[in-house]
Amino acid sequence: MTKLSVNINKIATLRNSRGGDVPNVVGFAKDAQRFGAEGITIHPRPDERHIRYQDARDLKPEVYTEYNIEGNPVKSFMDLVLEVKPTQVTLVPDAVDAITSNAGWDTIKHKDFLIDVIQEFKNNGIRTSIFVDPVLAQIEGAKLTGTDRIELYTEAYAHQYSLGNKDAIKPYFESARLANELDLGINAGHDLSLENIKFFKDEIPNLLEVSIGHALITESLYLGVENVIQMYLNKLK
Ligand SMILES: CC(=O)[C@@H](O)[C@H](O)COP(=O)(O)O
Ligand SMILES: NCC(=O)COP(=O)(O)O
Repeated sequence: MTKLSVNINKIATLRNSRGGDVPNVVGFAKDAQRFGAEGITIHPRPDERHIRYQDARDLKPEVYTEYNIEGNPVKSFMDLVLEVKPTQVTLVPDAVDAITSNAGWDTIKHKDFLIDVIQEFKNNGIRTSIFVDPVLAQIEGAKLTGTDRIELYTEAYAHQYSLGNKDAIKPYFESARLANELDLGINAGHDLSLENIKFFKDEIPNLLEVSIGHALITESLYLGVENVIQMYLNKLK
């Protein structure tokens, strides 16, 4: 059974674009859970361009499924996560100016740093996951950090799948097999969509959780727009 964690960054992007509180981020998270989401993911970035640190606090009492906070463990992020105490923290090595996450950790180079950070979160009862590329040496390195889980960075898979190259699943399958041998839990995310999720889920053994945001919100717009236009037309009759 693979859990679906809905990433609500894009809801905050939309809200921030008008400066008010529509759509309401907490309300959206509550509805997403009511509609079956098994987790809520946020990725507060240091510039707070979408999710704000205050959103992370406001969501805490309302997320009764799994609460996953992603980000680069700079001091302000660590303080926030230790205050909010979500179910899981996913560590992502993204630069402040990155448009979106664009690489996994070098778990070998940053081993000592990751060991310290992961230990601190685990001491506070927060499950840890680290964002990694599907590279066997990086999976072995992840194991040495003490993390509970890895999150496989799926951008390359998603891109290749859209071009018809299903072989792109191979490094993910090999990485998952090794992670299973090493007793590391497996999450995955980035650019997963209705188009590519089924094949990925079917090919990856023991996939515990996927976090999906960009495509899920885009698909929701397309799948909902006909209905909403009809509702407006009815009001205008
Ligand atoms: C960690 C990851 O893969 C990201 O997809 C991320 O959480 C999305 O962040 P943005 O919404 O800022 O692109
Ligand atoms: N960890 C990945 C995530 O939360 C969502 O990524 P995306 O679907 O917005 O690319």
